[in-house]
Amino acid sequence: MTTVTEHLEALLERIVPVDTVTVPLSEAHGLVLTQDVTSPVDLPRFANSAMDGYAVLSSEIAEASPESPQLVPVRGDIAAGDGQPHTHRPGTCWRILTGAPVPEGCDAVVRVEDTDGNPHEVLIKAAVEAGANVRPAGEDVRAGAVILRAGTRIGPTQLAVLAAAGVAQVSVTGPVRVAVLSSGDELVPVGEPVGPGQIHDSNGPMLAALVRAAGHFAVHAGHLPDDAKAVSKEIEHHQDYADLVITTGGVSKGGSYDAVKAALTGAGSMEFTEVSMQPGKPQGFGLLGKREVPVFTLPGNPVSVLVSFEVFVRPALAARAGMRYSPVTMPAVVAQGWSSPEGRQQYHRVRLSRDVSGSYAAEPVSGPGSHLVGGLAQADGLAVIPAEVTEVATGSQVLVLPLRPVAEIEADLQAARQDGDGDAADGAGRGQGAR
Ligand SMILES: Nc1nc2c(c(=O)[nH]1)N[C@H]1C(S)=C(S)[C@@H](COP(=O)(O)OP(=O)(O)OC[C@H]3O[C@@H](n4cnc5c(N)ncnc54)[C@H](O)[C@@H]3O)O[C@H]1N2
Ligand code: MOO
Repeated sequence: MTTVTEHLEALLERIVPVDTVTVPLSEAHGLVLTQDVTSPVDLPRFANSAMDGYAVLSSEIAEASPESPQLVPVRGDIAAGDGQPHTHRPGTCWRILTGAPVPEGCDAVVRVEDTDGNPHEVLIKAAVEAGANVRPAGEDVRAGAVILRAGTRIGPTQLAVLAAAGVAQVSVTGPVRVAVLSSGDELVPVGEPVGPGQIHDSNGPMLAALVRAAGHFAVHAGHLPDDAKAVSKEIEHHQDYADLVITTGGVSKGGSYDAVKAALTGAGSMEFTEVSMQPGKPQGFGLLGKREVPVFTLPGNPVSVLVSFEVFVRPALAARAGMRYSPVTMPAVVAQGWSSPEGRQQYHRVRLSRDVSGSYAAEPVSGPGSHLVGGLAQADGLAVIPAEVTEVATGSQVLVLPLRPVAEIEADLQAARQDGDGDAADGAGRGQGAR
């Protein structure tokens, strides 16, 4: 059998980023820059006030103090957005608002708190240094300077600097459009009645959500029947527009009933592999069609789908999007041991809590069966158990791949702790609270 690492490395070698496109900033969130971006302007664009107050020439009020305030005529107001070319006239000042352009010839702003606030003739009660409360042009970014490097993923703060600099469109990789296809004659979309022997499709909605949560575009394109010809035709259609295709089901040893495997064996560079992992053993991957679209054929069991996505598809999607990616695992102490199959890397569903030392403690959720979707929904993460380990001992340390944002796991643990504290104090004895 192929190891997890071998399979992952082999498929990542064949994944190239999707084409570069130019998109307006409104569509750039989450995409990766393919070129350095330089700022066409200084930031701040012009010298402006950092405070509500009075714009002055500092040398003219050098003697002002609380004991001997200085009376200065006010020439008018300058609000943020004021485009008039205001200038300083000796012996006077301007009332100015935060963000408003500092008039030519003024070199500082006295805060309103250090004055009597009069709009016509102000009593200034403090001297200021030249430059005080003025945000100089180009202090943050110089025109022509690189503000973001190629390879940067555009998040909220990167959007902010691009918008501030007036960069209205950017060259990026992607977006990555993913077609999700469930297979199996037993499947019925949720919302429709199931007949005898049928089940609702849960892999389709889960995969589409996983793709979207990873920051890509997903179309749940429907169901493939247990018919190899129909499967081939449908997948050929998606090869024309999708940047990545994920199917679930129909890849084990059921012969013609495993229609995905039957249809795609020998197509493009498709290879069907048994990977030494549990769950997720039957894997298929290859590039199909003129556009060499990466196609993942995942096994049908819901937990196998989830694990296969986390281990193989998530890194591949990142590579397709031009992103760097490395999984983050959390160390945890095993609260209650379990066994693991010999020679297979196990991904065991666990729920996390805190032990007395404050470390994460991992306890198994439901059994190891890869059909147990109810237990899957209770899991905080997957404990990764190396292939050579057959007994995961209570008290040993494991690495856990989180399945939920760590901030949400933390918030639940904190709430459980608070419930626990309350129980101890009021003696109600409700145990560990809602979780
Ligand atoms: N003789 C053998 N049988 C099986 C083997 C084996 O090595 N020898 N491997 C087992 C393992 S491991 C897995 S995993 C599954 C993989 O099977 P398939 O990929 O062919 O998947 P299906 O048979 O189509 O479905 C498996 C299971 O999952 C349910 N399913 C499928 N699609 C969905 C969906 N979209 N939503 C919810 N549930 C779904 C399906 O009804 C089956 O119960 O093969 C084992 N068999
Ligand atoms: O390896 Mo299967 O993928 O147990 O569920």
